[in-house]
Amino acid sequence: MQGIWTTEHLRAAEARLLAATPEGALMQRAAFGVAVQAADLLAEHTGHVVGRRVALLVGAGNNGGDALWAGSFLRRRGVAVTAVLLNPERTHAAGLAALRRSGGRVITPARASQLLESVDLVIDGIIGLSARGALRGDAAALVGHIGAPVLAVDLPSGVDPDTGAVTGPAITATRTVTFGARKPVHVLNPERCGEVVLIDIGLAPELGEPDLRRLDGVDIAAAWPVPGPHDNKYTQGVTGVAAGSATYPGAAVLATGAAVLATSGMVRYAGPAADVVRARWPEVIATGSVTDAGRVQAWVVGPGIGTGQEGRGVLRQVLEAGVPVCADADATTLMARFPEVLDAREPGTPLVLTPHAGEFARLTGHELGHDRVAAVREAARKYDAVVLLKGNTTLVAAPDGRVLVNVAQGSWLATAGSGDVLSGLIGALLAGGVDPWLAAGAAAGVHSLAADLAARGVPVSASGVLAAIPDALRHLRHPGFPRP
Ligand SMILES: NC(=O)C1=CN([C@@H]2O[C@H](COP(=O)(O)OP(=O)(O)OC[C@H]3O[C@@H](n4cnc5c(N)ncnc54)[C@H](OP(=O)(O)O)[C@@H]3O)[C@@H](O)[C@H]2O)[C@@H](O)CC1
Ligand SMILES: Nc1ncnc2c1ncn2[C@@H]1O[C@H](COP(=O)(O)OP(=O)(O)O)[C@@H](O)[C@H]1O
Ligand SMILES: [K+]
Repeated sequence: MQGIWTTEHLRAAEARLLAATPEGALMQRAAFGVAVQAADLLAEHTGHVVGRRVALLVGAGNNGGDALWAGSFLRRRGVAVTAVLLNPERTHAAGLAALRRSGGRVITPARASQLLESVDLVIDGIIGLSARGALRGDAAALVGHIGAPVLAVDLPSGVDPDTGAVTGPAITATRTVTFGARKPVHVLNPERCGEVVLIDIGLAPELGEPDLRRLDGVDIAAAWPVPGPHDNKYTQGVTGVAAGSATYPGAAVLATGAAVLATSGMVRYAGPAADVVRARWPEVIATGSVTDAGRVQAWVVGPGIGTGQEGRGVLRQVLEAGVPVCADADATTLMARFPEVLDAREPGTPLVLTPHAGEFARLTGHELGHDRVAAVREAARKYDAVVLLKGNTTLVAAPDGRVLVNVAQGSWLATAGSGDVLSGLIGALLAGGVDPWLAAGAAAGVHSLAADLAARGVPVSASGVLAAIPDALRHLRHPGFPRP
């Protein structure tokens, strides 16, 4: 599992490390990492390092210091380096001296626009951990002149370190080099960061509990239930799916199918699309209503059930069942319309809510602001539920404040019906007894991996994502096969 720390917690950890390290040592470790990545990007984009031209955008603090030291290291590799000092009076003195000693040039922002249009690489050392708001002044004006790949130092300047929010001019990086620990911006706004490279500066022993977590493939593989020699179809947990309608049977087919493919064991379907589900998934025990469904160890409820009285009745029945529930799509809207339906839930019974941004706003009564993490944490606490907030970066909050992050590699999941597939995956894991927070996070990981495997660079339907679930699981259980 990867940890991610907010600036507040990093500051404290860095202060402890700084106190125990010779002056300047941390910055040199960081800057050396920047220089290595800069040389790598130059080679990748131009085929050479020696003789290539690099511009440093240098702000008022240590982020600029990192860039200046990196520039001095790049000089030793034969790179032509020019620093643009955005705040000359507050430029990092030792870094500037190092760059000058190495033969680097220094210019003012007024002369920088042409330089930025003609260099081979720009190193963004404008602001790092102390960033507040979008870029201002000269930095804001220069961003539009950048024509080369950008290597961001610690984070792309102008993007909020803790929320990833962009409220005005900001850097879009090709690659970001960060130090000691990943920061929220790296997972909350991957689009602005590009590829993120983490440099070890010795911070690990100083870091406490992470603020956000990201599951690795091995974590997902370890959490995913697989049958043992003494298992049978019942012992692994039976998943119930209450989804779809006669007019819209697709949601039922997709959610049920995902549950069928996610785990071994058994899946029951309850609802008006029983015939269609049976025809598509003959292994499913399909009935017309939740009352007739028989026993299950978890329910998936919501996709396609409608937002009227009928849907409300189904949701109530499922919540009354006393087993873990994944409530998706229409179930979320029903909870917003008829909040009293939640009274049917036995306190303490696991509940996973899976809203997209619109459903989240409907459920909580307010739009998602810039701080998605704070919003999803608050909702998880309020509903005493695991809340999975969908998007390119999916957040999964537990009522105790823990947050998992899943960053999709591509955006192929932005297709109708893909959410139904996710709810089926979560339901199957809940039925298998997986902790609800981990279940939602692991399901999100398999879901996005299945999309990448199915798409391979071209659009894919929700049915395609569904069909790739076995490949995704195979990939996680036997890394390297098949390749995404
Ligand atoms: N500590 C460590 O262990 C290590 C730290 N390291 C490095 O230090 C970095 C943190 O450095 P830092 O704290 O000196 O501040 P930094 O982020 O450079 O900001 C500089 C100034 O920018 C300004 N500013 C703010 N917002 C702005 C805006 N929107 N637009 C324009 N300007 C804005 C603001 O000044 P103000 O506006 O308050 O006058 C602020 O003081 C960290 O990210 C990493 O790279 C590494 O060397 C490894 C070891
Ligand atoms: N741009 C995107 N990049 C990656 N994943 C996305 C993107 N947009 C949506 N998704 C994912 O696709 C799924 C869509 O679910 P949902 O909005 O419920 O769609 P539907 O109701 O059509 O099934 C979610 O898992 C969400 O995280
Ligand atoms: K930066």
